[in-house]
Amino acid sequence: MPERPLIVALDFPSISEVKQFLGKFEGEKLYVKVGMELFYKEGAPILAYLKENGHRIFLDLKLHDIPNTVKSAMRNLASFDVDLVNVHAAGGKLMMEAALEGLDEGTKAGQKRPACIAVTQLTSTSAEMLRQELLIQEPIEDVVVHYAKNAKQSGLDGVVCSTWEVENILDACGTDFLTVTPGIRLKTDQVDDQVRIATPEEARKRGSWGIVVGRPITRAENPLNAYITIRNQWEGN
Ligand SMILES: O=C(O)c1cc(=O)[nH]c(=O)n1[C@@H]1O[C@H](COP(=O)(O)O)[C@@H](O)[C@H]1O
Repeated sequence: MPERPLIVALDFPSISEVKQFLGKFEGEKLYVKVGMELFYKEGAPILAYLKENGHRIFLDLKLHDIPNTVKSAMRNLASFDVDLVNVHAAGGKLMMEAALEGLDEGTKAGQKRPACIAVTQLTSTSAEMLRQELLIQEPIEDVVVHYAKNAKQSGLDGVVCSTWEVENILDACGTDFLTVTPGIRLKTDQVDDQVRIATPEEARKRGSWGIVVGRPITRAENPLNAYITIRNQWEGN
């Protein structure tokens, strides 16, 4: 795993838009995220294509189901030889343990098991929504840290959270626990549907292990320039 990756969310409808987008990066090897939109359209061949081109892959399918189903699904995902996969921590500890069992079973001899992280609370969730829609009355910061502890106790490698929860998670779960933070925006960017946002600089200062950035790069007039600007802020250059 590279130290502190900038993960680019390939939230595109199909492989043709992906090829067009990656064509602007002059052969640079990226850490990319394949989510539901692209995977449900293209399936496993998109992963093979990205691997062949030297990119690292976060396969973001956010599994959330009964333990047995998640275990079997993870067994299959492990065979894709991606770097990182995820589940929803809300599925509970037994489900997270089952996810790891499935990954272990599906990882071929000589291959590395994909790291597995749990989404704590989506970065599109506000404190108010948590209370009023989801009927969770604890402060969102506490819920996120509690879910992170559950993930750690289940043996997972880390969590997805917002930048603002990273310090407390590292205190509770140890500094080698991975914290991947989406909801990254430059001060000049549109917020879109994100709520718990932060700049790349804030993410670096707070100690995020990795950041996930989609639209600020994919929808930029010049995606390569946007990528470089964000990477420089993230790396503190
Ligand atoms: O698991 C994720 O990657 C994820 C978790 C989360 O809490 N929030 C979140 O935005 N994401 C993903 O991160 C990406 C953020 O994209 P942008 O908002 O366009 O930067 C999307 O692909 C989301 O699916």
